[in-house]
Amino acid sequence: MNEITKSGAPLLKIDEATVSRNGRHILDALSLEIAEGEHTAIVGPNGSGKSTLIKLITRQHYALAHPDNRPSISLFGQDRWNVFDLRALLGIVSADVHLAFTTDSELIGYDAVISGFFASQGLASHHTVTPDMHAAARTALRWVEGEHLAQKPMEQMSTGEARRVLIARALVRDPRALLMDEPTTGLDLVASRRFLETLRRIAAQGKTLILVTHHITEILPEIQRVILMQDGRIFRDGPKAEILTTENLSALFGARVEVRKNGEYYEAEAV
Ligand SMILES: Nc1ncnc2c1ncn2[C@@H]1O[C@H](COP(=O)(O)OP(=O)(O)OP(=O)(O)O)[C@@H](O)[C@H]1O
Repeated sequence: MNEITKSGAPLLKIDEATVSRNGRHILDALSLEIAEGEHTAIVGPNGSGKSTLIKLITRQHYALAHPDNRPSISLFGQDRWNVFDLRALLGIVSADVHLAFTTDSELIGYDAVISGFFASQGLASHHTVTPDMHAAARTALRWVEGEHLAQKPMEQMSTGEARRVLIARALVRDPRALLMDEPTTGLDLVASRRFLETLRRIAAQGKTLILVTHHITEILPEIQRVILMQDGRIFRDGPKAEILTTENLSALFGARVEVRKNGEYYEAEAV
């Protein structure tokens, strides 16, 4: 157990968090608790507040203060974090991260992965890279089957290649959990399936996966809990088989959505 985390505390606890933008509550007194080991998918239509929730977790957005000063959000039992310490426990791959790294013409895959140790985008002259860090970077690239991308500039990578490198970067400090935003967006059919298999191996390794998405097909067999978001609130929350139904998804999207099981995965189609 890391000394800066509280033993037995939930991975994530959100307590009536309200995030307001331009006078509008885009997260509305949202409460949510996720335990370590509880692989979870958070699903919602466009505009339901998923990105805002991710930004609340990553400290890019802050919730309105509670009158009694209790924290709106805590991670691993702590409500105050610096980004550097938090990244050692919670790896994050979001659309923002993807965009920032793939527009950096100077950065090669290997340095992008190593920079995970410094919570920076690439390496600077004051960064000292130890042999252990090199070993961890090679291991992380192997995990995502991305060894061949080590010398390739991020700017020249396909979406799927860059996604693999960024997951390696998120994994390089051996975090306890991985938070991912629509991980297969932009990947072709085969790349998506191979990528999901990589995530399954990461889950099997004991890291908690939290997937935020509107793609039902991304919900891995290991994910047993599904949370549906609507208008900045939790709409449904529970075991996957109970939540991923035609009735719930149709109510969530406001149109008929048929849900089917396909092997260990789920599919949904608007009809
Ligand atoms: N700065 C802002 N000012 C006002 N409203 C905002 C602002 N940022 C986001 N919103 C609104 O908050 C709501 C939630 O946005 P958010 O980006 O979190 O949704 P989302 O579920 O991630 O959507 P998507 O699937 O399209 O990415 C949307 O209705 C959006 O228009």
